[in-house]
Amino acid sequence: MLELKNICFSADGKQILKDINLRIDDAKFIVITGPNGSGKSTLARIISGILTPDSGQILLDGEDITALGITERARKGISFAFQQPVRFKGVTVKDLICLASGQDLSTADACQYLSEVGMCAKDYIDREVNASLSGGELKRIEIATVMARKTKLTLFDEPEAGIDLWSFKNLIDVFEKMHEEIQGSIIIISHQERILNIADQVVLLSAGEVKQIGTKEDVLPGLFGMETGCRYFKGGDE
Ligand SMILES: Nc1ncnc2c1ncn2[C@@H]1O[C@H](COP(=O)(O)OP(=O)(O)OP(=O)(O)O)[C@@H](O)[C@H]1O
Repeated sequence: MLELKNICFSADGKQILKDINLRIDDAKFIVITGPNGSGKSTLARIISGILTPDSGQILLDGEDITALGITERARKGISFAFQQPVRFKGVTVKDLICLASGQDLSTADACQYLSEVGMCAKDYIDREVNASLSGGELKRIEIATVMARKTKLTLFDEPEAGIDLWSFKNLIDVFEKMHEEIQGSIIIISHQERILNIADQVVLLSAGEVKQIGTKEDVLPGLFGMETGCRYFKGGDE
């Protein structure tokens, strides 16, 4: 179980997260949503250890991990799917998947992860992870490596960005399968209703605060009725 207690975070004199309290039980599928700029990515970076909160506590199964960095948190079972995989010269797609799984996988086993994200595995498995891969391909490889890690908590920040509609349908299947198989928690930052549809719980952030936690049915009406805070959007001439 992951617990966030009274998390506050500021940057450049601006308070971005205000007193966030959140409990994520094991084996839950959580989607964090909210308007642009509400603090979702910042919160994901705080959970993964890329950013350290100014105050508050993060507990993983009761252990205080607030001061731990991204590598130590990864060792404790928190995976963060970056927008794209980390690239090293000469490292192939298969190397990345083996590294993530912590095993010397057979080509067939490594290919399985690529197939699950809708890639024709034999065309990609021996390719170097470099700029010759398209943005969508890199993104899917990153998702495949995160799946291979099988950690107890996996975080995805807008996994749908740069993924075409056909692959998006696959992605939803991948998340559902991952949820079933790993029995870990999955936290997804997303604006996509189809991802919200498969969540056990939706967390609505607004202006750096948790506005609501509930089912999609509870939370969505509030999201669409939300003030943007921008007068131009309200059709004003002010
Ligand atoms: N290092 C920083 N310095 C100043 N402001 C920042 C910094 N990082 C984030 N912000 C601001 O904090 C707010 C929250 O940013 P964040 O990226 O967490 O939002 P988000 O909810 O993920 O947005 P989006 O839906 O657009 O991806 C934004 O107004 C952003 O401009």
